[in-house]
Formats: sequence, structure tokens, C-alpha cells
Amino acid sequence: MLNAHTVDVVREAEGALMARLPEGTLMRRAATGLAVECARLLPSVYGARIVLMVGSGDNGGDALYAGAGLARRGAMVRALTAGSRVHDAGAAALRAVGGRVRAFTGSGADGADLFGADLIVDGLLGIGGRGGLREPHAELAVQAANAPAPVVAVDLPSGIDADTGEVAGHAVRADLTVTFGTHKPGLFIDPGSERAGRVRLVDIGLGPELPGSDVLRPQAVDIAGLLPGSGAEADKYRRGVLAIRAGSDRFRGAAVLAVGGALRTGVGMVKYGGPERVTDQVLARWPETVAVPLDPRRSTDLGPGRAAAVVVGSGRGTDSGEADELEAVLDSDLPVLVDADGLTLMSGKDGRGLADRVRDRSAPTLLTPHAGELARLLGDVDRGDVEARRLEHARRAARSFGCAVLLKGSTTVIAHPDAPAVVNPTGTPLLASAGTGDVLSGAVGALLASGVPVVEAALCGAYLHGRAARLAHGGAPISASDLLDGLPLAIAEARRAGRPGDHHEG
Ligand SMILES: NC(=O)C1=CN([C@@H]2O[C@H](COP(=O)(O)OP(=O)(O)OC[C@H]3O[C@@H](n4cnc5c(N)ncnc54)[C@H](O)[C@@H]3O)[C@@H](O)[C@H]2O)[C@@H](O)CC1
Ligand SMILES: Nc1ncnc2c1ncn2[C@@H]1O[C@H](COP(=O)(O)OP(=O)(O)O)[C@@H](O)[C@H]1O
Ligand SMILES: [K+]
Repeated sequence: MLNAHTVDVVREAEGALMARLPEGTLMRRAATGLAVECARLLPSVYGARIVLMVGSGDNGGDALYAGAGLARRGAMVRALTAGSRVHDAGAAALRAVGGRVRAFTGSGADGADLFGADLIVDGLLGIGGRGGLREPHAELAVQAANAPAPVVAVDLPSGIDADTGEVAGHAVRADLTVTFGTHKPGLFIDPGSERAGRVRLVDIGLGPELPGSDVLRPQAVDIAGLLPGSGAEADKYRRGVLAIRAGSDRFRGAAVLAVGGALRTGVGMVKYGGPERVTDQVLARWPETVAVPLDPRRSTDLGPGRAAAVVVGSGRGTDSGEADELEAVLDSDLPVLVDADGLTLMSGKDGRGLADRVRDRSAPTLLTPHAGELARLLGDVDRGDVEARRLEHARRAARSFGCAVLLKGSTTVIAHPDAPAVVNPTGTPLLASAGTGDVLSGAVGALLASGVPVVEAALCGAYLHGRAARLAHGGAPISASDLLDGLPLAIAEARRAGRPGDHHEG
């Protein structure tokens, strides 16, 4: 797992470490690591034209010291400063080895330097950044984006919120981010993560000072360890029975996709309950399904044999019959995944108290909203607020409903009231098509039915779902049905990553 820590935690850990070390040690370590990564991006350091964008804080200091190191190796380094002051010692170090330092004015000469650079280093703002970029920082970010050179962000791209990934206005778009000591949550979560490019962590000795993570991001090997039936975990989980209450006469495909998602992820048995015509279609595509034609659907009977988990809501409808069904499912003592129309019913103000039923459950519950559904569940925010600060809103919903929440979208985040948040690294815009969410609900449901704990099941399901999208057609566009063919490939890939000596980065 990759770890991320918030700004307050990083500052406290840095304070404790700095108190034990000679002054300037940490900045020297950071700048050395930064210079090494910059050099790697250049065909030759000697003669390379490097432009540093330097803000008034220590982030600018890191850039200046790294620039001095590169100038010592023959690079032509220019620093364009923004803000009221500049890190004096860093500027002196750069000047001492022939680098130039001047204030950015937006003149033609500044533009020419940026446009003619071989490499641009963004040392405008680090963890001290607050709110949207002010001028002239914003103008520098725009000019860097228009220049052809690769951009390396120092610690994090300037203009993204380190704790949330929020971007208010302009932000630097980096090809590579060199971050120090630990990852910052904003590097994992969109819109920030999308600005960060590749992320490299430089060890500055902070590890022993850091508490447990605020946010985790798994790698392939972590997923391998969670998958039922793989290696040492083989007898930990018993492949169980999953009951699926998805799809309706209007949305028959949702049932077919959810059942397929479960079967392809691996489950002992799927029991499908729904209207007769939908059931026929599910059986035609997946004859291994045990079908329970239900009409009326309010039946609480989950069919023959005891289910180990229930998926409810995808494409199901929001009439009173479906509300009855959701109520009955929530009253069971089984792990329950509530998706789509189930979430709409929970947000309803019809006095049924479905949200309270979720709060009162003692068995695990997982809500799987997209940003619009989460906004409706929370009631006092809109979709845009949720998309801007995904982690904050997923956490709020997890606390409010006392259960696990998987927030779908450009970065899928998973929150639970009693656990660190987890961010899925495999999301891809390939998934942004109708029906992919139904596949996800089936896949996560299968893991729940196999006994995987709720946060891990959500994470594993989202991870495999994202990999399946890429593997199904080698990165070419996919439909939700294609995703079903990608799932076995994704599972095989994760298993390979779990074999000793064959570890992949996630
Ligand atoms: N604290 C430490 O021990 C270490 C810190 N390091 C570096 O220091 C950075 C943090 O340095 P600072 O605390 O000086 O903070 P920053 O360098 O991130 O920025 C602080 C300055 O930016 C200005 N500012 C804030 N928001 C702005 C906005 N939206 N638009 C324009 N200006 C804005 C502030 O007025 C302040 O002058 C880290 O990100 C990292 O790069 C590293 O050298 C490693 C060690
Ligand atoms: N821009 C995006 N980048 C990555 N993943 C996305 C994006 N948009 C949607 N997704 C993913 O696609 C799936 C869509 O699910 P959902 O919103 O429920 O749609 P549907 O109900 O049509 O299946 C989710 O897994 C979500 O995380
Ligand atoms: K920066």
C-alpha cells in the first residue's frame, strides 16, 4: 500500500525530525532527490536549458537548490520568481554556480525562456499553498502549460490542494511530481491526481516520525493478497451465495450485467430475483444462475439456500414495491450493497426512514453512489462540490450513515467510519459508459459473498473493474459487456502480481 498523510501530519513529523538534524538537512535531501529525478528526464544535463518557477516559500527553496545542483553539472538554469520574497540562501546558491534569478513579470523575455526550456521545474507552491493560485503564479502556470518542455512539480503541482486534490482555478499540470517524505492525499485524488503525472517519492527520513496513514492506495500485490482463493487466502473465504436484486422491465440489462459481474469475479452461486421477463433474459445469458421470479418483489424470501450477501438497486426502479424490497433487504443480517435506485430511495423524503435503517444495521453495508447520488444522499451539496472534494464527501457520508461508501467517478474513493480512506489507482475514462456500474455492483457483491471484509471487497472490486476495462480491448473503447470479458484477465494479472518474485506496481 502507498501511504499518504495530510499537511498537518507532515508538518508535525518534519518538525520532530528537523529538531534532531542540523539546519537545512531536510531541504538538502529533498533538493538532491529532486535534481536526480530532473536529470533522469534530460538527454544530457550539460547544456540543458532549465527554467525554475520559484514561489516565496520552501518549495521554491527546494527548486533553487536542485537548480544549483544541475547548474553545477553544466545546465543553464534560470529562476523566475513569483511572490513578495524568495528563499535567499537558495537563490544565493544558484547564483554562486552561474544560475540567474529574476522576478517574473510576464515580459516577452520570460515567455521566451519558458517556451525555449528543455525542462520546467514548478517550485511555486508546496504544502503551504492555500486556495487558488494568485497572480503572477497563475500566469506562470498557464505559460508552463503552453510550453513544450516537460514539467516537474516539486512536492505537488502548484494549485492543487495537498489534502483533498481540489483545484480552484489554475493549477500546474506536471509530467512528473517529485514528492518528499510521504505522498499527499491530493496526489491520489482527482482533480489533483490528474495534474500530478507520474509520482516519485523521495525518502527524506520522515518514515519513523509518521503515524498511520490518512489515505491508502493499493498496488497490485495488495489486491492479490485480498483475492479469495489465491495462495494463503484460499481457505480463508468460502465462496458463498450472492442474492442479486437488480434490473427491472425497464432496465433489463442491469440485471444481466450485475449477475455477469458477480459470476466473472467468482462466487459460489448467484440467486437472481426479479420480474419474469428479466429473469428469462438473465438465464439466457447466464444459465448457471439460480432464478427466483418475484412478483410482487416485496417478497423477503431470498430464494433457496442461504445467501451470504445481497446486491440491491442497480436499474431496479423506485416505486413502493422496490422500497418495500429495499426495506426487507436492509432488515436482514447479511452484508448488503446498495446501488443506484436503492440510493435514490434512501434519499427520498417519503418518511420510510430507509436511511435510518442503514444506520441501524449491524451487518456490513456498502453504498456505491456516483457524485450525483452522493450529493442527493448528503442533501446539502451539489454534484460539483462532491467532484471537487471527493474524499471529504465520501468520508462525511460514511460517518453519517455509519457504513462503507464507495464513491464512483474519475477517482473512486472508499471511506468507512472506522478505517483510513482508500483510493483506487486503476480508474480509467474507459469506464465512463452506461452499465459499467452494474458490473461493479456484481463484482463487489461476489467478494462480499466470499467473505471478504467490506472495505477490502469494495477496493478489490473497484481495482479489478478498472484493470478489466484496460485489459478487455488493450485500451480501446469498451462497452459494459466487454468489461465482463476483462474481469478474468484482471484477476489473473492480480494473482501473478501476488506470486513471490513477480511483483508489479499497481
Ligand atoms: N518543512 C520541511 O521540513 C521541508 C519542506 N520542504 C518543502 O517546503 C514546502 C513547504 O514550504 P512552505 O511552508 O514555505 O510553503 P510553500 O513553499 O508551499 O508556500 C508558502 C508561500 O506561498 C504563498 N501562497 C500560499 N498560497 C498561495 C496561493 N494560492 N497563491 C500564491 N501564493 C500563495 C504563501 O503566502 C507563502 O509565502 C514543501 O512543500 C516542500 O517542498 C522540503 O524542503 C523538505 C523539508
Ligand atoms: N471519468 C471517469 N474516469 C474513471 N472512471 C469513471 C469515470 N466516470 C465513470 N467512471 C466509472 O464508471 C462506472 C460508472 O458507474 P455508474 O455511474 O453507476 O454508471 P451506470 O449506472 O451507467 O453503470 C463507475 O465504476 C465509475 O467509477
Ligand atoms: K510545486
